[in-house]
Amino acid sequence: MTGQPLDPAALFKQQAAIQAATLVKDGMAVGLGTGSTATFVVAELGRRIREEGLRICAIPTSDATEAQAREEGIPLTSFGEHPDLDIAIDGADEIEPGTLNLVKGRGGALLREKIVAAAAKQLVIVADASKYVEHLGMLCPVPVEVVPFGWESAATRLARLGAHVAPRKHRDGSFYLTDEKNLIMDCVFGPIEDPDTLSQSIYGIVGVIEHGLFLHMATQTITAGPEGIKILEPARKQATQGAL
Ligand SMILES: O=C(CO)[C@H](O)[C@H](O)COP(=O)(O)O
Repeated sequence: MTGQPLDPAALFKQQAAIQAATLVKDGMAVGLGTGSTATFVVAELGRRIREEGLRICAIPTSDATEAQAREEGIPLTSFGEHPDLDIAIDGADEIEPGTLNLVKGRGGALLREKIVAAAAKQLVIVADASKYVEHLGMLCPVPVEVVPFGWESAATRLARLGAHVAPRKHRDGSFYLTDEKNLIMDCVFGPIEDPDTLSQSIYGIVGVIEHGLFLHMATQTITAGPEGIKILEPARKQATQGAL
């Protein structure tokens, strides 16, 4: 990507993205995330394809990422060809450092992102260091994707779980629609003490397609900030590695 000089937050995102892109090797099937940080990953993979002859194929998590991947000349594939992906690299809105549990979906791509994440052997999260939180829910609402039919009923049930619920809208007041043509309910729960139980409760609401709690999925986070690049893996994994 060329043009304007990057502001510090964007520079950190780019640093994390470039570091994560080094994990992508010849022959890999790669999940491409969505959002401003994932954009840098897609750009770096495009550069490596052009300049280093990297050979990969990829599945994008949104129409926007698909358009960028095509511009960058990244060959695209399908789950028919690759039901399992070697790696997915994506951004996040919140990261709990101890567990690497995440909130994702501020960009509205959470459904495809979770499908891609679930299919990937490694889910690497890239972000600037501002995304760390003590508890999920502290910085951002948890987005919940619901089918348009009966959304008010699903919204009421989400509120009964303790959330302040707002259907996501455009500035002109029209409903935001995901790439899958569903609605997003932005749910402010405040700090979430037990995300696993909350996840199950949300899945129990008829009409809910997916939510933005990505639990026990990330295998690594790569963040960049004023103190440099930080790489984390889930605590249990680190302990196992240390014991070997
Ligand atoms: O989940 C996402 C989109 O649905 C993004 O990955 C998340 O919102 C982070 O975005 P950014 O890198 O722009 O901060």
